[in-house]
Amino acid sequence: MMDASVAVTEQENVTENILGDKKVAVVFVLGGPGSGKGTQCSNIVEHFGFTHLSAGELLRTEIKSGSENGAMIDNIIKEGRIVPSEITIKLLQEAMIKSENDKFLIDGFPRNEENRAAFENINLSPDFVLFFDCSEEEMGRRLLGRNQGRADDNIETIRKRFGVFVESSLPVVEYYDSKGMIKKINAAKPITEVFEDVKTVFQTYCPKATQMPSRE
Ligand SMILES: Nc1ncnc2c1ncn2[C@@H]1O[C@H](COP(=O)(O)OP(=O)(O)OP(=O)(O)O)[C@@H](O)[C@H]1O
Ligand SMILES: Nc1ccn([C@@H]2O[C@H](COP(=O)(O)O)[C@@H](O)[C@H]2O)c(=O)n1
Ligand SMILES: [Mg+2]
Repeated sequence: MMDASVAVTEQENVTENILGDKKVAVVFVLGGPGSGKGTQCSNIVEHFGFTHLSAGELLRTEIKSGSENGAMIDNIIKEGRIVPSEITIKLLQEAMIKSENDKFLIDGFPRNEENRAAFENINLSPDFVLFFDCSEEEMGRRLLGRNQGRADDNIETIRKRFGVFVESSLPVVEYYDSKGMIKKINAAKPITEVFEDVKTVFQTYCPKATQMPSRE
């Protein structure tokens, strides 16, 4: 597998996101369980031409593939804990290299400080970080109504996931906030209204090249 490497433009001293043989743009999509990350990522893909990589979905696919790590990942997800970063980063890196696209929404990653450091260690960094802000009460209602057969959509695991979010994931959001990289979205509104705010962020912060022609 090809390694990510950093290319520093000599004249400008700018660090670029180089992965294999392409320059990539990355947007992290963070928020509590049930805040609507996956829902909004589908809309962003359609309007802005990104490829959506959900860390949770990649891990669930790994379980189904019969991988040697499958049982361990399955247990961790059922307990609402975080899978060791080397597993998740490898899945994300492989998916980005395999893709023909060069712009990625990375949903549900980094979930803790170890995840964040793992991404930094492959010499990639996000252009910005979308953060979906929503109350636990509303997120819990959404998760219990999701009905997608997920092993972690039960009240016991949901409580644990909320705990992990506060303990481990919010500090990562605070880290990016301290760097001025967070674009905070009020995710408690209806889906279409949330997307209006998301659209404004992408129209404002994405390079022109990453915007698709409007189909409206
Ligand atoms: N703004 C919204 N208002 C009401 N329901 C929503 C909203 N956004 C998403 N939902 C619904 O809430 C549920 C959870 O949404 P989604 O799967 O997008 O969340 P998520 O942040 O990806 O959660 P997870 O971290 O568990 O993967 C889904 O059933 C979705 O249809
Ligand atoms: N960086 C990550 C992301 C997810 N997980 C595990 O998967 C579960 C489901 O994730 P969703 O984003 O689909 O909600 C999550 O609760 C974790 O157990 C992870 O370990 N690391
Ligand atoms: Mg999701």
